[in-house]
Amino acid sequence: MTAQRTFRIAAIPADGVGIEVVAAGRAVLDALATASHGRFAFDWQEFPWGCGYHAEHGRMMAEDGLDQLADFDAIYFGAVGWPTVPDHVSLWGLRLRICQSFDQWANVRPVEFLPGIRSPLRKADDTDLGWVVVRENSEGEYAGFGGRNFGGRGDRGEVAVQSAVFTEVGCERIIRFAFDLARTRSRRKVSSVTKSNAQQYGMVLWDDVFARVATDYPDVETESVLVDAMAAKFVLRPEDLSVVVASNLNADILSDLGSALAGSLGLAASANLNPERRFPSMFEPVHGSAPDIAGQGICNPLGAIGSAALMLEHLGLPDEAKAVQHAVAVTTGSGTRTRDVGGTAGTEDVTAAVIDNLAG
Ligand SMILES: NC(=O)C1=CN([C@@H]2O[C@H](COP(=O)(O)OP(=O)(O)OC[C@H]3O[C@@H](n4cnc5c(N)ncnc54)[C@H](O)[C@@H]3O)[C@@H](O)[C@H]2O)C=CC1
Ligand SMILES: CC(=O)C(=O)O
Ligand SMILES: [K+]
Ligand SMILES: [Mn+2]
Repeated sequence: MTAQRTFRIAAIPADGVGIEVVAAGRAVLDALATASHGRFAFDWQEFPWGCGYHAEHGRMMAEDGLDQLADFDAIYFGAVGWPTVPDHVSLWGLRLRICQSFDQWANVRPVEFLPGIRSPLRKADDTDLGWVVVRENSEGEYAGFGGRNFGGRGDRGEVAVQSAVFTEVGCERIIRFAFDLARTRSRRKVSSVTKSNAQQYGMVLWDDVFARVATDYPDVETESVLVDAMAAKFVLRPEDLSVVVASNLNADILSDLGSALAGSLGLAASANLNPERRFPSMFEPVHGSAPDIAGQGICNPLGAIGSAALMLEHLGLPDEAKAVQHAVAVTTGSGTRTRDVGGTAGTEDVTAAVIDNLAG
């Protein structure tokens, strides 16, 4: 039977637990497609890129890898990094290369509190919590400008410069994205995060753009919070958050904090979006390759499965996205959990439970 809609998805499991969680997410998506009785299908192509590929080819992805990816409907990514390759080489050679080249400038990272999972926040027991970190994903601190070995300082006097780049266009597009997202939520609020007291150029530009764009959204509440204070606020007043927009580095850190507060890094989903859809967007769990637990069948697949749900939404299947999110909540609520969230189930047990709960 030929499906009415076939989505071409590039799978890049890459390294460590990335391999396990991408297999999990694919199994969930394939189960959905089977249950759709020909309404839609996924045509997967898996790419063997990552640190293993680097050992053989001296590079993280094929030379024409971006061309190979360009025509897919989406990219489903695991995690990159292994002790055999310096982390800055593996990250820049694969994830950042794809994000930058495909102008995936909006990285959406929901912080979701699931039933049956204990948050380290006592407040979470009796307060409804949930917010979205919107991360600027194309410039800022990860623009990649700088250098080492500025000489002339003598023995052990090496100097390195790592510059952050903030453009008005880059700030404006991510801030507008955050405001548009806030309008879709019950709490219409955007919290902007910088460190503009200490970083007086780029981050003051960000603050200025935020203040200007905010005037176009009088129906959306706003606040500007310095990143150190926002870290504290994540812990002490998270009920006051809805959409949190921040630069590349600050949002990277805050989103790990958010997923830890929700119970585990293994739970958090993310979408690297090219909102103009000129290039494929990429969906991946927030976590890395977790070498400490990789290959044991114990990692949490829910961040990757949640990322698959974000991909479904992007592909125009919002009901299926909701079905996956619901199945995840039923699974955690019924006690099938990996070790990082206090359970004893393996990766495949949790994945099978999610698939079972899809039908329910
Ligand atoms: N987007 C990506 O591909 C990312 C890649 N990395 C890379 O990953 C490697 C490891 O980095 P780390 O800083 O250790 O961060 P990590 O996110 O891989 O691990 C941090 C901690 O969280 C745990 N954890 C992560 N994912 C989990 C899961 N699915 N289930 C249960 N527990 C999980 C790990 O066991 C570890 O204790 C490095 O090479 C780093 O560069 C790190 C972050 C993102
Ligand atoms: C690199 C990294 O930590 C991230 O994208 O979350
Ligand atoms: K990842
Ligand atoms: Mn990170």
